[in-house]
Amino acid sequence: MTGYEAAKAKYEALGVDTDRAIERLKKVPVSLHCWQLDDVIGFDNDGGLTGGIQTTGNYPGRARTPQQLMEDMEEAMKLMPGTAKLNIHASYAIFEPGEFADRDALEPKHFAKWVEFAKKHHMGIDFNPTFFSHEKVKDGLTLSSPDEETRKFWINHGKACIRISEYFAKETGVPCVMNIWTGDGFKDVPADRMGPRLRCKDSIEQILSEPYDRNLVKPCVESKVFGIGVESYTVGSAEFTLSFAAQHEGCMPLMDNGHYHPTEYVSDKIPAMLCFYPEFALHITRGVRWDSDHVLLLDDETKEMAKEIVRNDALDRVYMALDYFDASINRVLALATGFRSWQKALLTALCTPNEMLKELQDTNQLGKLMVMHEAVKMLPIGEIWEEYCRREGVCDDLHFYDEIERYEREVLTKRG
Ligand SMILES: C[C@H](O)[C@H](O)[C@@H](O)C(=O)CO
Ligand SMILES: [Mn+2]
Repeated sequence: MTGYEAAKAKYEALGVDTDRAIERLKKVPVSLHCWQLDDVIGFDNDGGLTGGIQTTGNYPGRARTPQQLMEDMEEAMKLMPGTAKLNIHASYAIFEPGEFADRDALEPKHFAKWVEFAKKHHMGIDFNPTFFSHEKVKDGLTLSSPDEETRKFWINHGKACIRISEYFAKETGVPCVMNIWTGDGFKDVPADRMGPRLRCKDSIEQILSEPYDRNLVKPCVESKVFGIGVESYTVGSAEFTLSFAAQHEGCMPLMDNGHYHPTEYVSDKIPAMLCFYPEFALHITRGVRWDSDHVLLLDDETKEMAKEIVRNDALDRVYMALDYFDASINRVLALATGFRSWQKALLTALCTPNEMLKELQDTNQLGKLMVMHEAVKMLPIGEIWEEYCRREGVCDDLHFYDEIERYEREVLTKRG
């Protein structure tokens, strides 16, 4: 009997079919963020990353060209089991030599090479207007700016991104989730909290008034409680984005688990949202004390989030995207490690005897529930993970770093 067969039998005794779990997981799309590979810099500006987020570290080998970024993503994907969807920002537009279009004038053709890449790897594409790292962010504000010219510029950027999102969906045959996040806010106590929110509401409404096919483009709004330099107030707070999505059919909320007070848990918000929203989106990250965007690991909250999606049968209702960026370690390793961690969390959730545990809760057998929760933690999930990796043709955890080292030696260290 192989290790997998022995492990499978243990799960079977609890009513869990591990083969079925593996088959299900293979088909769950998870959005893979290109911005881990170049420290969220992009190709359309040379001013560096600004606007409420920051990367730290200077590990050698950062992707500096579209070719390098795609090469690194291909390398990361070789190390990842499961189905990845490409997630790009507008700042990753690819221009021909001598060509340039500002953010309000971006066109589908500036993303044709991304479509080519996605088709080559049978991936859908998700998209994000980039409301940061740009000279037209005025006094830290974009969609909520009191300066009408500034606000118009960013509204037009949003509209351009709707058109590009629809192009992605048509080309790939997969709906495109288009996420609106701005770092708009104030460092210190504002004199007017409502005015910026009313302007932002109007701006997003104008963006969404751009004609598009709702089956192809899935807009969403991402909240955040604070950012670097906007510690006192953010326009796009949780209440603002949730209310906006509730009132605008077809617009989803997006919860990033780094964007709440450290004592709030997105795992607890997921089932609450499922009671009201047919669909919503997640950014999955790891905050260390704050929105630090460390590489996702298989920690308790990561597992708990996956569990809430799986046990509520919501894998088709929650759009899952990764969002972290660490510049202090090998970036290919960072991208692939986070993806693998989320796969492990989903696999663990799919191999949990959820029905049996729920029954214990519903029949008030709470002591037994506690004991069974602890027993489930000791099940041999590592064997199931290894089998999943084997079936997907990717290396197990113990051989993962060997390939990272080879790529670093042969490719990353040779970059100028
Ligand atoms: C680059 C992303 O869009 C960005 O991380 C945003 O989603 C966010 O989470 C900002 O903190
Ligand atoms: Mn995010």
